[in-house]
Amino acid sequence: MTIARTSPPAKLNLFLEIPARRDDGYHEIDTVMAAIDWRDELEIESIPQPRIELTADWLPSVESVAGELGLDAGAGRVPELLRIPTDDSNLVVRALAAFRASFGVKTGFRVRLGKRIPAGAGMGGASSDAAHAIDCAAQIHQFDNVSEVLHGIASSIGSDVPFFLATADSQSPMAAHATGRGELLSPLKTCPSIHFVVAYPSTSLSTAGVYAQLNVPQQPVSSASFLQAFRRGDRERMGKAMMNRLTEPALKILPQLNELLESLWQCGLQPCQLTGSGSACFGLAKDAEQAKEIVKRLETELQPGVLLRVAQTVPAATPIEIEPS
Ligand SMILES: C[C@@](CO)(OP(=O)(O)O)[C@H](O)COP(=O)(O)OP(=O)(O)OC[C@H]1O[C@@H](n2ccc(N)nc2=O)[C@H](O)[C@@H]1O
Ligand SMILES: Nc1ncnc2c1ncn2[C@@H]1O[C@H](COP(=O)(O)OP(=O)(O)O)[C@@H](O)[C@H]1O
Repeated sequence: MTIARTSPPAKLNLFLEIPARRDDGYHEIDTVMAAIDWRDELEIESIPQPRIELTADWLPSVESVAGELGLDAGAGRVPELLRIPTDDSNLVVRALAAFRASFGVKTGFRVRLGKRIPAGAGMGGASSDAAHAIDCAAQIHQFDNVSEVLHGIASSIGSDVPFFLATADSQSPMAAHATGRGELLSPLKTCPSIHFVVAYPSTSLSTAGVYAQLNVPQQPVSSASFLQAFRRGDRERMGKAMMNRLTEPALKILPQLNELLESLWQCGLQPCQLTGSGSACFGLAKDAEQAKEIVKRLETELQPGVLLRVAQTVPAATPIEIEPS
């Protein structure tokens, strides 16, 4: 049976304002998201049985990721923080189930998920896996012109999923301005090459929990200045206009994040902020060299306990490799 392989990227919210609370339990958001080259690995195989099987493992190994985070992964034990659900609470399983139902597909899928993107970090790992899974499934079944149905499935799975579907699908750079609850997308035609240092502090935050702590601003800040600077590739003005309205509510739940932000700032990463609802923080580096040097310095200061990576915006969609049966 056919196999599809791809590498779902994480995202950073470079700008995130929340203009209003809605009556349906969601918030209106005004955000600029960029995909970054911190990626999971996804392999999807079509199988004759009418079910979805999923296995998930950390890359390069659970011991190595646990070691960086200062967690014990001895004797085959997976620390709580690194447990990835393999039942229908995994967004990949939910998305593929919705795919089968929407298209009346009788056969099933076997999924192998290689995780690198921390969960509950505000980096959208699960959403990206889900979006890429349905894109792979459409390619396996050779369904053409189905982007509207896929978009419908994506937004039913989560507000951030359509962004990753757009990045899976398109030839344009992988950044977008998102509004509504996150599902209304205007892809950005240019995306400057930006280097970041991203830091995940070995604690996850629940998106719903952080939104619940938010006080919606009386005078929301518009994304217009940030978007203008982003389109021009003006790093300095971009830096001045970056913001994340969810920082304050996330800090109410996890005040220690302030120390991590302070450490990034002290190394010369300016500005630095949370991505999405956290818990990962990132700072804008001047270039790849500065980002690498700062990661090296922070590794000695902060590890074990914090996952640190240099990340970069990605210029084009990740190809899906199809291996015919
Ligand atoms: C905060 C953001 C910023 O990009 O990212 P993450 O931190 O999750 O990565 C997103 O808005 C998260 O999107 P996503 O993670 O897909 O959220 P969903 O599964 O749709 O919703 C989870 C819960 O978050 C809250 N929620 C989510 C989106 C939104 N626009 N308003 C909300 O209030 C709701 O309480 C909802 O029940
Ligand atoms: N494919 C997946 N990979 C990782 N976590 C997943 C996946 N599917 C569901 N989850 C669950 O989703 C939650 C967070 O999802 P994720 O998208 O990584 O976080 P965030 O919303 O912070 O971007 C975690 O609690 C995790 O258990």
